Amino acid sequence: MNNGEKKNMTVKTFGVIGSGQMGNGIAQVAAASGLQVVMSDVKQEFAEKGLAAIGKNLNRLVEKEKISQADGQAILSRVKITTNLEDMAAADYVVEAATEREELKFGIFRELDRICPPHVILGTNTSSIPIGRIAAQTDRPEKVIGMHFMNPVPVMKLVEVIRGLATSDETFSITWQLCEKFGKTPAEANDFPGFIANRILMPMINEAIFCLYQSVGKKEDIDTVMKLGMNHPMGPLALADLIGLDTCLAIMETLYDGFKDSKYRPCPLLRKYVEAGWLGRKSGKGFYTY
Ligand SMILES: CC(=O)CC(=O)SCCNC(=O)CCNC(=O)[C@H](O)C(C)(C)COP(=O)(O)OP(=O)(O)OC[C@H]1O[C@@H](n2cnc3c(N)ncnc32)[C@H](O)[C@@H]1OP(=O)(O)O
Ligand SMILES: NC(=O)C1=CN([C@@H]2O[C@H](COP(=O)(O)OP(=O)(O)OC[C@H]3O[C@@H](n4cnc5c(N)ncnc54)[C@H](OP(=O)(O)O)[C@@H]3O)[C@@H](O)[C@H]2O)C=CC1
Repeated sequence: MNNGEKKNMTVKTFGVIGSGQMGNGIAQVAAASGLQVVMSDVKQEFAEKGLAAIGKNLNRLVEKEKISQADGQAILSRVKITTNLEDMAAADYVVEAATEREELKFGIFRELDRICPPHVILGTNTSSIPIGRIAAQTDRPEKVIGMHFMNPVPVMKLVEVIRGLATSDETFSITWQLCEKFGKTPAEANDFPGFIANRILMPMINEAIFCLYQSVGKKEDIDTVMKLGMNHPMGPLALADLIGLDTCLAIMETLYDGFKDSKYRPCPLLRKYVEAGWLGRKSGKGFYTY
């Protein structure tokens, strides 16, 4: 084992790229596990919004007496925000959770590969983009891995861990251990578009949107059927609004492009909503109004 690999054994500072709903959730669980966190976004106001969301979540846990006020403050104080990607030089492990756009992620990984010391693992929270394609942007494909958290991150137990073709066993095992340190249960998936979670979930959501599009049912009825008929905690249309309709469309496009199978074609209504800026909860309007 060389020195670079030894350094990787102890992660003290955790980098998160993107402070949206996933980025700030990942930063929260990392800080709650005792790590120092550097969370970046493109604009100061977005990074501040992400930090405020963590503060609000922690306050809720304090009010419910799940954590003490002192613990809440300590967790929050471990999260530093930045708009300068160069600050990722201080991180021992980085997870990218920026918008689900391939070219954007490629650019971020090329930059991270330049900025971060060679022993640092570069994870991605991508919902669907093959890990090998992202890893190929770097000179360290053996240190690139999918670390796919579920939304809302502080609540959901699962992290899907995805090996690219070149991902090393060491990268995999450090990532697996980090998931456990964060209080999560990891599950392993191989590198195909959408992995396991979104290969199964997103066609179901897309089909629910087709049901609305073809007037098989009203939105409330479609959601009620799946909630009360299948015991899902949320109906598929409400869940799409939680995930973000732009993200749902991006995932369907990746499945469709990746498998060239018409069963993955995105519903035209989904595209129409995204084009109108109806992105779900984050924009105030999707299938429902917030
Ligand atoms: C797209 C991808 O790539 C992958 C994905 O993430 S797919 C999406 C996966 N996620 C899901 O499927 C979520 C399905 N929905 C659920 O599990 C639940 O509806 C839910 C957890 C979101 C909310 O649960 P609920 O019982 O309906 O509402 P509520 O009582 O308000 O919340 C339950 C708990 O979660 C907490 N919670 C809810 N939303 C939260 C959030 N955004 N952040 C932090 N905590 C949250 C609440 O505070 C509450 O905590 P306590 O139990 O300590 O009181
Ligand atoms: N939503 C979900 O349920 C899940 C999403 N994911 C994945 O997580 C990732 C993030 O999704 P989500 O948090 O929902 O998206 P959001 O839109 O909530 O947040 C993405 C954030 O990343 C920012 N961003 C864009 N470019 C950069 C950059 N170069 N550097 C730093 N930040 C940047 C965006 O800024 P701006 O607004 O200016 O673009 C935005 O603030 C995606 O890959 C998504 O597929 C994974 C699991 C579940």
